[in-house]
This record gives sequence, C-alpha cells and structure tokens, in this order.
Amino acid sequence: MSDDLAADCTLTSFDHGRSLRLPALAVTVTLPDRRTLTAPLDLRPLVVGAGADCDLVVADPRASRRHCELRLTERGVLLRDLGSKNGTLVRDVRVVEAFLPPGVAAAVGGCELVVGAAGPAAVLPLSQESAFGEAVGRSLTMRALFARLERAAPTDETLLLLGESGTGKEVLARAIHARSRRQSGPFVVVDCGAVAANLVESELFGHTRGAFTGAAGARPGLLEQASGGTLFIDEIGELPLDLQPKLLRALESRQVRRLGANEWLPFDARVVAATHRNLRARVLEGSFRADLYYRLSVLELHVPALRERKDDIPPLVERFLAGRDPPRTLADLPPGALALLATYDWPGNVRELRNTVARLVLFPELLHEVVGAAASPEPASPASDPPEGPASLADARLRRLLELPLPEARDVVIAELERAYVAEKLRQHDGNISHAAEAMGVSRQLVHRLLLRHNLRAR
Ligand SMILES: Nc1ncnc2c1ncn2[C@@H]1O[C@H](COP(=O)(O)OP(=O)(O)OP(=O)(O)O)[C@@H](O)[C@H]1O
Repeated sequence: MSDDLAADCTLTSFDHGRSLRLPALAVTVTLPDRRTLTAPLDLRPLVVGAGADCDLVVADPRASRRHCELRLTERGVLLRDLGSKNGTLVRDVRVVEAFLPPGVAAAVGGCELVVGAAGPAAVLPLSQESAFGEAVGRSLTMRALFARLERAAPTDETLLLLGESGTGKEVLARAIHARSRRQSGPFVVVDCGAVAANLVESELFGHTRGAFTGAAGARPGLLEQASGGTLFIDEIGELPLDLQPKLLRALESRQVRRLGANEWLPFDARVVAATHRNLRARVLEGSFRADLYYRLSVLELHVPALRERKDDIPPLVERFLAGRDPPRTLADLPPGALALLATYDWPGNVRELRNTVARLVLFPELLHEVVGAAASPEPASPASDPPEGPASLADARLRRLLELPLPEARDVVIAELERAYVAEKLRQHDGNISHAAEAMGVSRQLVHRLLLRHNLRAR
C-alpha cells in the first residue's frame, strides 16, 4: 500500500488541532449474485450483516445478522468481526480486528467487501475544549461532536442524539440546555422506554379531568411543563407508533391538545430526542414513521461508543475519581489500572466505566477481577445488557467462551492476556518499546507486531 493511499483513509487533525480531515470513503459489497451495494463511511461505524438494522444489509445466508463493522480511525479503516458465525477473512486469514487497506477485499460470508476513495476529503471543525458542559472527551470524534454542539446548542433546533446506552446522551442534552438561551427554564426528561405504553400519551400531552379512569384532575403534559426550557425525550425509538403523528403535529404547530380536551394550547419547549436504536432501519421496517424521523433528524448527532474513543478513558476516570467523596486522583488507583481499563470494550459504555471506577476505589484489590475478567472477547452488541458485578462479569465471559470450540476459546484468552500484558509492560516503561521488549524477553519487532495486532499505541 502506498503512503498516499494509507494517508487517504485516516482521520487526521490539522490546523493546530482545530480541524479534522475526514476522507471520503465508500464501502462496496459484492453479493454472491454479483450485485453490488455501496454506502459511505464517515465518523459513524458502519455495520454489515444480514439483519435489517445493519447499515449495509447483505442478502447472504452465510452472513451473520451483525457480521462485521468498519470504522474510520486515526490509523486507517478498522475492520472488526462482530462474532460472526462464518468469520471475516482478509487475504484468507480469519480476523477479529484488522486495518483494511483501501482496495483490499475482505470476505464476509459469500460476499466481498472493499473500501475505496469516493471523492475529496471533508474538513470538520474540532472543539478546542476537552469537555462540553459535564461531558468529558478529548478524542477526535468527541471534539468533532462538541464543535457541532457548540454551534447547535444556542439555536432552537430540534436535535436527535444517537448512540448506545451509557454513551452520555443525557449528559449532552443537559449541556445543550445549559448552553441555550433557555438555560434558566426547566429541563424536563421523559423516557419513552420506561413509561408504560398506555401512559406515554398523557405524560407527553397532558389530560383533562376525567379524561380516563383515574384522571382525578387536569394535568399539563411534559411538552407544556417544559415551556421556556428543553424537553429531553429519551428512547424516542420506543414511542408507540400511534402517538408518533401526534408528536409530529405538536412539534410542527407548537401546540398540544390534552387528552380529553378540544382546545389546542401553545407550548414553547425545545426538543432534544435520543435513542440507542438505528432509527433509519426502524423507518425502513415500518416501526418508526419517516415524517417524524425527518422532523427530528434536522440535526442528527452520533455519540460514539466508548470502545471507539479509548483516548477518553483517562480523563473520564479522572473526572469520576474527582467526584468521589473524598475526591480521589489517578494515583489512588492500583498500578496498571488505566492500562487494563483500556483493554476492555465497555459494552455498557461510560456508565459502566463510572461504576467500575466506583468499585475500584472501594476494592482496589479486585482490579483484575473487575476489569481483567471482563475483557470481552466479542464486541458488544448494543442491545446486550452490560454485566453488573464481578461475579456476573466472570460468568458472562465464561458463557461467551463456552460458545466457542476449545481451540478458539483458548486463542481468545491468550489474545486477551497478550494485549493486557503488552499494554501494562509498555505503561511500566513509559511507552519505550526497547525497554518493554527487553523486560518481556522478546524482540522489538515482535512488540511492534503485537501493538499492531492489538490496536495499541506505544505512547
Ligand atoms: N462524556 C461524559 N463525561 C462524563 N460523564 C459521562 C460522559 N458520558 C456519560 N457519562 C456518565 O455516564 C452515565 C451515563 O450517561 P447518560 O445517562 O448520559 O447516558 P445515555 O447515553 O443517556 O444512556 P441511556 O441511553 O442508557 O439513557 C452518567 O452517569 C454520566 O454522568
């Protein structure tokens, strides 16, 4: 691969960290019947598989529901197998994770997948801050998100935040509110996933006295209650289909009609909505209305999973430690903790990291049990529940391993050990590869290969 091509598919910051170069790339899949599908690859990871919620849906019986994922990184396009049944192969080698050079084909079931250039690169602004309100983040993807939020927050536009559970959508929504001209107004939260389906309507739109059994008095809905402020509609993907036109009408007309009432009442709330669902896929399968989706997605922002921005782990850990009572610092963590935290994939995202830090402060001796045992051989599925405690972490891991044939399970465990070992040795030697190699009793070349294999950076 020439240097030019390699540079073409990396995320690069320039202009003294003020701008991000986003190469224009397209992923093309050739199906077994030779038809081709193409999708652009941007800051969002692109999932390929047979499931309808994938970004590239391949009609191939040998492809798994969520087969593999491609992600643009500072080092190139990272291809990750998502625990597929038949594996993802590059040059006939089954890969768990590998950088895929442009023009090189990967085999996904019976399909062939290639990444290629698709026009001139885009330039995105990067925030100069490593936080947006309470949300901490110094990775390029978070700073690109912060830059967009800095512009969007002061406007009255409806925003849609997409991201896995625990990525910080609510923290960001609060920060958007705090940076808007509505900051002195209320910030009201409704979680469509938590409210019983038959109550969502009266929660959102309010009701008159006697509108239904048990409605002893009139009550304004949350849209009205948020007047002058912001309404954060969490898990909007769970909003019952029959209520979606009603919300759309309310957003368009800025008026609501309470359940049981005839008159329309004006409200003045800005709406920030969020979901961990792939709303576009839900629109395609008919469980989310296209018109409401287009109304909400005027400004659609993707909040990356924590495994996509491990640079954020140290400042997040620092923030969580500082928030303990009494406040702690990184020095209070057991040696090697940060390096070990970086080896884990965090299916529960920042929420799981926060809980892990809380446990580590209480039980530093459990470092390897709490984090090491949790190191996930399989990338997390967004729908999967994060493990809860040390015991269940170990159980969950064993369950996953038991699904594999013994030789594969052994490989997974060895790969995890290798990664954690190398990361820790490098940390102990301040990222000096020669010293780390000597301490490990291996050659520098092998350390370089291990870094590449495990997507680690020396410093
Ligand atoms: N960037 C961040 N900086 C600091 N804390 C964060 C950040 N992101 C998330 N958190 C913390 O992680 C926890 C989960 O965040 P939050 O509730 O905002 O996630 P979410 O995406 O809305 O999750 P869900 O979809 O499950 O509601 C919170 O305690 C929050 O304080």
